[in-house]
Amino acid sequence: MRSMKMPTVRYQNGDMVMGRWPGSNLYYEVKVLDFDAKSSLYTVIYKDGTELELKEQDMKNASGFQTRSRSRSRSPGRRRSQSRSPARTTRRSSSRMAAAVTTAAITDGVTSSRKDTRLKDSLEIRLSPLKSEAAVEVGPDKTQGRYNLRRRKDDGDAKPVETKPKQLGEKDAKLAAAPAASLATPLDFGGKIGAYFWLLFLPAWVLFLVLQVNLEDPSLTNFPPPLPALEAFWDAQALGFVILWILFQALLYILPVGKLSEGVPLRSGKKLKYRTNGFCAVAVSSLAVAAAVHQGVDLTYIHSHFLQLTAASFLVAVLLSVYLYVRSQYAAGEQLALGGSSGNVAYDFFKGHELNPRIKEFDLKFFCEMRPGLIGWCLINFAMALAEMKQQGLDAPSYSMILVNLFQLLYVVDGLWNEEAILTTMDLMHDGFGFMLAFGDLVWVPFTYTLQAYYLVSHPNHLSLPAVAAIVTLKLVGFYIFRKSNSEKNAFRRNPSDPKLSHLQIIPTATGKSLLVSGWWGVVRHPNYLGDLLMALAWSLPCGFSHLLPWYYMIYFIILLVHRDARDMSECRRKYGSAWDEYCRTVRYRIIPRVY
Ligand SMILES: NC(=O)C1=CN([C@@H]2O[C@H](COP(=O)(O)OP(=O)(O)OC[C@H]3O[C@@H](n4cnc5c(N)ncnc54)[C@H](OP(=O)(O)O)[C@@H]3O)[C@@H](O)[C@H]2O)C=CC1
Ligand SMILES: CC(C)CCC[C@@H](C)[C@H]1CC=C2C3=C(CC[C@@]21C)[C@@]1(C)CC[C@H](O)C(C)(C)[C@@H]1CC3
Repeated sequence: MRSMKMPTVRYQNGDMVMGRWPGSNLYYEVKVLDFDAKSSLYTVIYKDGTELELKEQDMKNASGFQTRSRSRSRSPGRRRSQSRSPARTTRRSSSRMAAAVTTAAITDGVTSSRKDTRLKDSLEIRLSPLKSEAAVEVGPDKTQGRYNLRRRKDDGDAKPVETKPKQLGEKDAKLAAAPAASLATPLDFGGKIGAYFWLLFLPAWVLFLVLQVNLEDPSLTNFPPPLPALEAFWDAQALGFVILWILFQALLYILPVGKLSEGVPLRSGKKLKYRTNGFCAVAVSSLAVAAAVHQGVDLTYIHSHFLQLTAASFLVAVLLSVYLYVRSQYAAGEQLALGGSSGNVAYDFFKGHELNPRIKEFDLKFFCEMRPGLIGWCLINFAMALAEMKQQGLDAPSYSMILVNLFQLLYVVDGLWNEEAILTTMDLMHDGFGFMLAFGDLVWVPFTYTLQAYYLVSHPNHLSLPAVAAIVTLKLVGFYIFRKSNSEKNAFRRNPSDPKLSHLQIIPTATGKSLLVSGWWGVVRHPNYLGDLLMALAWSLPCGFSHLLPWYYMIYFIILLVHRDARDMSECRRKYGSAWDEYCRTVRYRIIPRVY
């Protein structure tokens, strides 16, 4: 029953009231569009056009706010840039700010370092996503540490409100009681129809790759590869091995060794704890594999039963996805992912409905993303090196195989060594756990990321030493960019006042979180993707140019990262509003400087 105007409803359609900006203590003027009696949520529209559903407790009468005018900074620099940038800044005294923003002063596109900022007598704050002419204060308390935001001159009259900046870090996380559905993000991956497509296409694509790489001549001219009989997919022993491997990894995961790391605050404000003992898991797994080989276990079984192992893992991924979907139906609103709450079964099943499904302390998403598939990737690569030696009659693996093995091992071990950093990635923070990630983690990663090693088993590619040196250099450059940029963002998100990062410039946002705008994140908007792509190039080069197949990862990865970047852009635009626009104006390129 929508749009009911009942006397008990506090605000009426068309009322102008103050609405809390999600994830912050800031209130802006909003217009009430609708009220849903069933969910008790108001649909409101902010001045920047953002439409959200808010609870009554996140709305206040405009009369409860005290409005104050502020003098404007009139430096020539500002005036100049004001004509360029729609955002404005406000000026305030450093004493008032001392307890507040420990961070940046930004003068319309020109950001100054946080160190400098603290020394200045006056300070300027980047405007929030929304705009108001007059700054207003809320509540009776006008103590130190509050700050005002002022409207963008040319944009309407929403009134952002003072808040206690010290509280921003914690309180912004408490997205009040807004249920997931009230903030559901737009559908991606082609929406509901797209979900059906991906559910069919992704397994079919893996099947194609696995069959194609097995061909003597895996050229595209030999497409499609012959489809084996149905029985060829099933092997109970292969399923047994897959289950054993997952259980073994689960055992290593629950061992009470290694650090207990905290995730980023959830919408409820709660922080989950994760056992980040991934490096220990890969070390113990290596010892176990070495012991097995020493005992005469023939790992080339993995090469000869690749199809059956893939099918078994697929079965596990499907069963896991069904379990995840069913349990998500019983999860509380605050446990749901914003992106997987469309109400459409296929879409939510694919995208993932529950954000952090856990069985007691066992976090299923974290475990699947970081353990069986990722460590399994290295195991399969190693098995391919043994299979190459066997098939080609070699005493040692070829240079190409060694490079592919070492490069990808470095990538995985680095990911596990820095396991805590995964907690600030999109998958862990925003994406629900459903088919996409379950399949991605358990099938896609181990059985398609190993394609280069698989290819090399029967398609040797000789590399000269200078070629080896050039490829190693490329890998190291990519790795350096990848690691440094990921660590920089992770360290900043964990502790924005980390003295080691004090030289970095930032753009504060209305949510209380800031955006790095110098250092790696000032070069391009996704420096980590740039490093990752350079590494991907270094993984394909050892396979030569005879076939497209070993270049598959590179092509897929470009598509994946371009899409991920677009997804992240719209998510950040939604979260940070005009602060994000300002970031994009300052850092113009997405992944490759001056190119893209
Ligand atoms: N090998 C593979 O198959 C894949 C590898 N990867 C790699 O995983 C890593 C993680 O990637 P992914 O999770 O996609 O994305 P990111 O690690 O880049 O995380 C994006 C988030 O970082 C925050 N952020 C963005 N810009 C800034 C900024 N200027 N300052 C501070 N924070 C910022 C935002 O979150 P918020 O503001 O909410 O903190 C944003 O949502 C990457 O290195 C990527 O290359 C990713 C996918 C697949
Ligand atoms: C099936 C779909 C088309 C795509 C699924 C995508 C997933 C395979 C990837 C999404 C993000 C990932 C990350 C890693 C592996 C691939 C998936 C799961 C990662 C764990 C690899 C190791 C890195 O060091 C990392 C930074 C920890 C990666 C994080 C993202």
